[in-house]
Amino acid sequence: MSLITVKNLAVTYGANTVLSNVSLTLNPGEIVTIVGPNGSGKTSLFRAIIGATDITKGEISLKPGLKIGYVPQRLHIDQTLPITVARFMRLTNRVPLARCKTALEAAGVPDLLKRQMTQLSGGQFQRVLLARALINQPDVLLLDEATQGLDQPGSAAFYQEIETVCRKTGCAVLMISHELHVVMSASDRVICLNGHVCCEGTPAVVASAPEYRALFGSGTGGALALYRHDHDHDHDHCHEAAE
Ligand SMILES: Nc1ncnc2c1ncn2[C@@H]1O[C@H](COP(=O)(O)OP(=O)(O)OP(=O)(O)O)[C@@H](O)[C@H]1O
Repeated sequence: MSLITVKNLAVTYGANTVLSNVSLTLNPGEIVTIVGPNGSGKTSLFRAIIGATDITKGEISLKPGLKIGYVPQRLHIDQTLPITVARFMRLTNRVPLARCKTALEAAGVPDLLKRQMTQLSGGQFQRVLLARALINQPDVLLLDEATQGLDQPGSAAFYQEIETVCRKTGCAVLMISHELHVVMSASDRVICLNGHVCCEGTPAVVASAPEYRALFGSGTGGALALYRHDHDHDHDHCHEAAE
């Protein structure tokens, strides 16, 4: 049974339809990446999945008892607020310290428990957010651009960590990323979202699709092309390729 099934989902804010006819599934153990330009509805899709946004049409079914760990884009902590990693990790979830430690180890930062949150590097901070999401041994990790602010080697290391953790624990991952060139090798499937699912398939299929080359041709030019990706239809060739 799929962990998450989204069928013909529509999300509308006032008169603004940001998602329409979106269908996708996430199966146990899968790592699926969602790419799409700014404002294409990626975060709205996540919010709909966790029940934080009303849906206008369609349905979202979660496997009964599904545990979701959520890693946000970025979390701001006031520089003047003293809070240790241990305290931060247990703010909303009073788990024993030993479980925090295990989660930090799994996230690749075993020695941070007593450190101040405000003194962490960007990469360490994001790993603490990952550890916090792992505490309850989730069946699914939702990562919303979890490597924002990290440089490319930092993001690559972060995604490798995710892949290692998930391959080991069997936890599935649904992640939003602008860095397809980085997450490519770790993803089982890639879904390109632009208000609707305009293209999807295995990384190899997507990589050989003209859309992918247009988006991520090479280097920064390719990455920047993502933001100009404002096409709407005419993706039949990609769908065919994905089948
Ligand atoms: N609560 C809200 N009320 C009204 N409009 C919203 C709300 N949240 C998002 N939107 C609008 O919905 C559209 C999709 O936003 P969303 O954050 O889902 O896109 P995104 O693909 O995650 O973008 P980004 O890559 O910039 O993070 C945008 O036009 C945004 O302005």
